[in-house]
Amino acid sequence: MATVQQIRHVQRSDGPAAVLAIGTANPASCMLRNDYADYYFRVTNSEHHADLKDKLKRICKNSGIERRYVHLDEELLGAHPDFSDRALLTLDARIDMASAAMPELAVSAAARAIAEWGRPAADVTHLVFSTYSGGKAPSADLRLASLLGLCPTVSRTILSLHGCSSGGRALQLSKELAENNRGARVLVAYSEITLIGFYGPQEGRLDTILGNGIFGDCAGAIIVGADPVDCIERPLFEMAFATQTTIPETENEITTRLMKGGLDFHVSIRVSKLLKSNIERCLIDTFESIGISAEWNDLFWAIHPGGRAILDHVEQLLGLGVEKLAASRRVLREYGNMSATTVIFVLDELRRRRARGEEVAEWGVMMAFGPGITIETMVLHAAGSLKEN
Ligand SMILES: CCCCCCCCCCCCCCCCCC(=O)SCCNC(=O)CCNC(=O)[C@H](O)C(C)(C)COP(=O)(O)OP(=O)(O)OC[C@H]1O[C@@H](n2cnc3c(N)ncnc32)[C@H](O)[C@@H]1OP(=O)(O)O
Repeated sequence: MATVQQIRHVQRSDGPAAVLAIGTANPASCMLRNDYADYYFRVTNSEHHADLKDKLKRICKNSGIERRYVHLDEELLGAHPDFSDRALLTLDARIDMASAAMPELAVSAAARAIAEWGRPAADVTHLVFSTYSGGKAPSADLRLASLLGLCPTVSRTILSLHGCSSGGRALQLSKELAENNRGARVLVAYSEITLIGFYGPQEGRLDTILGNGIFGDCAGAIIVGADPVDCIERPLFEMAFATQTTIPETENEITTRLMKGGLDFHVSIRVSKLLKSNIERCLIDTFESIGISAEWNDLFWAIHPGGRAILDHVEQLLGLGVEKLAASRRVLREYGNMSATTVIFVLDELRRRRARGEEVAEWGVMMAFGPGITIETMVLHAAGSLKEN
């Protein structure tokens, strides 16, 4: 009879979990920075809120965002004008619409990741699905599994309402799954659709203005596994170590809550400064835990670009060279804040830069922030085969 220790030993992988492939997707409707305030106040019949329109214009101007993509375009909103009024009972309709749209978008991203991975979809053993846009079961993860042709035995987990920090949470979970289940291949899929929290402007609800200035829709997918199969699987980033930290007494600074009229969210004006005061301690603790002494400018950085001010503060605090956050800034500029999925786009951007021959450090850090305030940190090692992609 085998012992529990022996059984456990056999289940564990030999090597660390690694990102084996990345795919991304966005809806077709593109919103340009200079047009958005006019568009938003027109389609929500809110031209009388001139002060709020001016504030949205200021946020758009300073956001560092050029364009964003959305599912809820003018035509769809025309069929659901009640979405503009947060007092109306629209949660059911929003969940129905998001539940149909999320897997459709996620399947595009996942199909790209699976094609790059080079193995059949049926080889996926675990699915981790992350979103803030859901609210029912069975959920978008089951529909995604069916659209991709995953096996009925695939082990599914949903991460809901973690907001932007789920970019790190879902990846840490995939690392644990891959390293503790020999041969496991985890598909981590994200789908973020803002229609769940889209409202017209209202006095006293500045979060709505901020949200309309920075958020956008997308899907992302990553395949994670340990002990890559020779000649088929090519690791992009090895996942060396991951931590989660909560900043004490900040539970009211970033919040999300499902209400009868949709997702209510709040992002306090203090968020970027709170992150600035806590990020370096978090990084030092993380690197000390694994006995690495790191010079911040010797690393590559995949920081969640939650807002331009957050990137500015991190860059200034850590004394980073301007090129260090270039991938985060490009993703922010081209797509906006896409919640948890944004750091997946940043990893994709980093590997593209490296594949083009641009210098990317060997070791790096991914950081994501969300309700809590939660800071997710993962130390990554860029695997050697990047230039071949
Ligand atoms: C296309 C479709 C879109 C549809 C949208 C629908 C939305 C649904 C989305 C649901 C998503 C829910 C997910 C929640 C999870 C969040 C996790 C995170 O990323 S957490 C997110 C992490 N991200 C952040 O925390 C954003 C960090 N902040 C920034 O990056 C910048 O402050 C900035 C870009 C917003 C403005 O640039 P900056 O250089 O500062 O420029 P200025 O100094 O000139 O200020 C201009 C105006 O902005 C004001 N204002 C500022 N902040 C806030 C606020 N929080 N609150 C309110 N207002 C704010 C400020 O008071 C000023 O007003 P005024 O004096 O002119 O009247």
